[in-house]
Amino acid sequence: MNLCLQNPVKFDNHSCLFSALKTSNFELGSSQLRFHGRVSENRKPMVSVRTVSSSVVGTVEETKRDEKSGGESVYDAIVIGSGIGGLVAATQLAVKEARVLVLEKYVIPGGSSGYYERDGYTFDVGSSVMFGFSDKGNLNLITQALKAVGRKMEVIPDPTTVHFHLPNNLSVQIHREYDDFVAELTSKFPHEKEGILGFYGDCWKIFNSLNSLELKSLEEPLYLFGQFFQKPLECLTLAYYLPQNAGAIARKYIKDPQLLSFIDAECFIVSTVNALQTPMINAGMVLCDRHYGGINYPVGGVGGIAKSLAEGLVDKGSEILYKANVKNIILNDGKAVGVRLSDGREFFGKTIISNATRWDTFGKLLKGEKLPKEEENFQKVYVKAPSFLSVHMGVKAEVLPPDTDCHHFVLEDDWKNLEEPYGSIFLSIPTILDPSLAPNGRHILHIFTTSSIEDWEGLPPKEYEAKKERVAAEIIQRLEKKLFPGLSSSITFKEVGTPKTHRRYLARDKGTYGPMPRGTPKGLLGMPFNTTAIDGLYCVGDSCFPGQGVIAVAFSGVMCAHRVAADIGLEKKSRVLDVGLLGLLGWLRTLA
Ligand SMILES: NC(=O)c1ccc[n+]([C@@H]2O[C@H](COP(=O)([O-])OP(=O)(O)OC[C@H]3O[C@@H](n4cnc5c(N)ncnc54)[C@H](O)[C@@H]3O)[C@@H](O)[C@H]2O)c1
Ligand SMILES: CC(C)=CCC/C(C)=C/C=C/C(C)=C/C=C/C(C)=C/C=C/C=C(C)/C=C/C=C(C)/C=C/C=C(\C)CCC=C(C)C
Repeated sequence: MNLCLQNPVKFDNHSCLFSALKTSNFELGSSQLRFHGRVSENRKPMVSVRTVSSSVVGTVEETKRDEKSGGESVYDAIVIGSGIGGLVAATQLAVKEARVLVLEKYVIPGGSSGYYERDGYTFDVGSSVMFGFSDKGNLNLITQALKAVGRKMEVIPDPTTVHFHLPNNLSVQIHREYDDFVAELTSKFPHEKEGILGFYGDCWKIFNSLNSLELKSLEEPLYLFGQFFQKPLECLTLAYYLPQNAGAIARKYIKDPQLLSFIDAECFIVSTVNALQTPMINAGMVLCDRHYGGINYPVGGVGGIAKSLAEGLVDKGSEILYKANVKNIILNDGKAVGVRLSDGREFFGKTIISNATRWDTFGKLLKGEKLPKEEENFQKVYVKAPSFLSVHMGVKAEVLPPDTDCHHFVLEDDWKNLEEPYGSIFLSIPTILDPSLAPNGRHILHIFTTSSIEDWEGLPPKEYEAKKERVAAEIIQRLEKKLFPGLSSSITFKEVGTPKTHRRYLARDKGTYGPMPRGTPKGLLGMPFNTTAIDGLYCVGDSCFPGQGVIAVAFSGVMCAHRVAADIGLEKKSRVLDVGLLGLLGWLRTLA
């Protein structure tokens, strides 16, 4: 979603690419520009299939890295897509001195965590709620990912994670200080004080255990067993909660149906499903990190994170190529050895990491190949969550009352509408924290609500445009009624994106927000990690453990890089233990 969002025709022409590259916040490093030119000229495979397939796995002792092979460049890893998951995997490998090539279909990095600029506004494409961005503990994975490549972003602490506006006029602000939050929630549900402390107390047990570990690949036995040895209690705590969901645990402590519905809303904003379907580990992570490290917004917008990672990647000697649309993953004897772009160019590497969703990876990039049993199982347990209708607006500043919070979640009348399409409304106003994102006297409103692509397909262009306007106007009126009188007449800029927009610009099947469980999952037990049934092919991003969320995909990137590094000889590994652990994890997933 960039300058070309509204005018797809422009996407492929140079004026669009040029304007995107020229945007004041986005300057490609000179090495990137050099690289772009070189690859355009060099349309030959970077390394032969033969060279690659002969040196894929081994231990540190056994395998020497192929620095150069007969004068040809050798990639240790090719990453398809530069979402945060792909970029974290790529940069973590690059700092281990792997040679990485990232191929991004779009003109800038970031995917759902990208940005676009219009009329003096800088809009975040996706969420503006940033977990893992503090300077404390082990779980600040965004801060750590940037630091690994020598980058640090200035952040602005958000005093209120979210302001909930719920049925029966229940209004709850999630204060940064845990005690303030508990005091606020207890003031609304005094009879449930014990229950509140019990449920959130369990969340803290999980968070504190996670925070005590060094986070690396749970698919790498030397690391995993090492952690069990060093932190047995913490690991057993996590193993205990791994197959459990937040809703079931909440019900152990809480009886009030309205408070349980509030816990559903708490979970819904991070998982797009209710608490009974939300893994307890994920709930523990986000419901505590917001108080521990706090929610922090990067100065200049969320897009700066991906930009910084991409620059850091290039600094470390690896490469990123834009407008590089991967059409196929190339297999040789059943092993992933390279990729083919839509313009016919081919690149080869020791390992291929896909940051496309698992549905896109196996349904499109490996079209024609038999779907592996593991992926069949994944698709049995998880379905694509709906996409979003999003409205990016510029408004006159005076329409917002003083002390308006940055993030809001609105569900007006009936708890039953929580998971319905268009039922609830997410609203971010990042200019509350960083006014530099909008012209003087203006604010940004980023409004989004769940919507399925089926609702938008098959419409003639005029009807499609009219429907966009109509549905957006209804959502804006709801916000006008609930929060900001006069909102409609204060709009100075408006752009509406539908699930089709998400599909087109984020390359996500049906524009999906990510995976969601088909029924009641066994917590995180059924969620696949990074290895796949195809030798040499790894997945990263939100259709891998632990799922949706920028910090979640950052963790997936860290795990993926560790597993790949072990497989290409940059980290220790044990073949025997690998077989045992990967077999065990595969079996555990079948229980979900
Ligand atoms: N709030 C929102 O609107 C919203 C929407 C969707 C996802 N999200 C969140 O964003 C995060 C997703 O992060 P992620 O790392 O999994 O991925 P991502 O979807 O953000 O990024 C994937 C990147 O891969 C690129 N890509 C996909 N297929 C490609 C191909 N064939 N060739 C080249 N490039 C290709 C895309 O252009 C994109 O840049 C999650 O946190 C998710 O929950 C937010
Ligand atoms: C492996 C086995 C069998 C046993 C080992 C036991 C063991 C050691 C387990 C270890 C597990 C670990 C390390 C798990 C780690 C889990 C982590 C790091 C989970 C992180 C989850 C993060 C999530 C779910 C973040 C979600 C954030 C989201 C989706 C935020 C979204 C925000 C919005 C959509 C915006 C809301 C917006 C408004 C405006 C309200």
